[in-house]
Amino acid sequence: MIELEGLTKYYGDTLAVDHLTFTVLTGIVTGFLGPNGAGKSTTMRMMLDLDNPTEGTVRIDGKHYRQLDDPLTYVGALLDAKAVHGGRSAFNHLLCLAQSNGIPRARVGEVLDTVGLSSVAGKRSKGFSLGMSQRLGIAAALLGDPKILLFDEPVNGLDPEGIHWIRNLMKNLAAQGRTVFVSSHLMSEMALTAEHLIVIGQGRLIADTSMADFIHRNSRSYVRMRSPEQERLLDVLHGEGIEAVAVGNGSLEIDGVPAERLGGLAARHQLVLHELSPQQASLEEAFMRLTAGSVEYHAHDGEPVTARTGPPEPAQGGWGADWRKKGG
Ligand SMILES: Nc1ncnc2c1ncn2[C@@H]1O[C@H](COP(=O)(O)OP(=O)(O)OP(=O)(O)O)[C@@H](O)[C@H]1O
Repeated sequence: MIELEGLTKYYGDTLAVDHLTFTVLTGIVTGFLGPNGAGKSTTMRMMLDLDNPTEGTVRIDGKHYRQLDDPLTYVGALLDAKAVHGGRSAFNHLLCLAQSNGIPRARVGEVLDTVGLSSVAGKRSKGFSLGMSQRLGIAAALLGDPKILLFDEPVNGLDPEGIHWIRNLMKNLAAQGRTVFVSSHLMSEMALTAEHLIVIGQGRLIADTSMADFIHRNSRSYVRMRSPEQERLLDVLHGEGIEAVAVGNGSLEIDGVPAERLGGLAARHQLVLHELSPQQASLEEAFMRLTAGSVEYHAHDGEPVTARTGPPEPAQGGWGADWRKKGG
């Protein structure tokens, strides 16, 4: 497992990572989420000893990265897909890595096959699309058959088939008992991939939670009803002790009551309905609310403006509890 303790990084006056303490467990995919500029890449670079922490430590199975024997066979990482020698073919790029790390040549063909690049193995990587470069970066991460894998925004540039593929790859790697730590700024993507979530904003830990718990807290199910006789519908609902919230465009939102019961009620009172639909609130919205105070840039009248307005509030266990305020 990977353990971070008080990990902190300043770049000049910029505090990129602010006393991060968390543990990444083995055998599951852990999603590392945060808005742009939250400090995800900086944290991952420090995990790999590519950047020195200003304070704090990272331990990999109890050791510092530089104390690992044959690090490529211990930790595989994809940080920047375009950081390859463009003049080399995909095969030669991987072969150089293999040879300098004591990894058998046969492994190169295997990983090229795994990532679906065998047919372009002899082509120079400078001609690769971003999606192909991501696949090459993933091949390099897998080369040493490592127990721990770090992926920084691996779905960037991938088409839907590629996204589906990498999702399954990460889950399979975790199911084989490996530690898989993957960063993203897309909650919806992580919801389909990760079992555990670490959320940061402005370098600080905002949440460390299982995905199931996050979904449980934030997936609000409700029913939307719309009727040309809204007043009468409200009277009927209130008469049954059902609370409804008017959300504009003539719609009502009702929590905790099945659509079947609401439809039956409307029928019994001969109410015309234009809509009766079960709804699921999006996890992306919950994530945006959670990190709202910590996004580095907000769109404002079409102009990006710096909006670092103090630290985000730590999660108090009831994130998203304010959803009702949204619609009134
Ligand atoms: N080498 C550097 N020199 C100076 N500032 C840096 C450097 N690297 C990162 N930063 C700053 O540190 C902060 C965190 O950046 P980082 O790239 O780690 O965030 P991120 O969460 O990975 O963002 P993104 O999702 O946009 O990649 C940002 O304010 C960034 O501008």
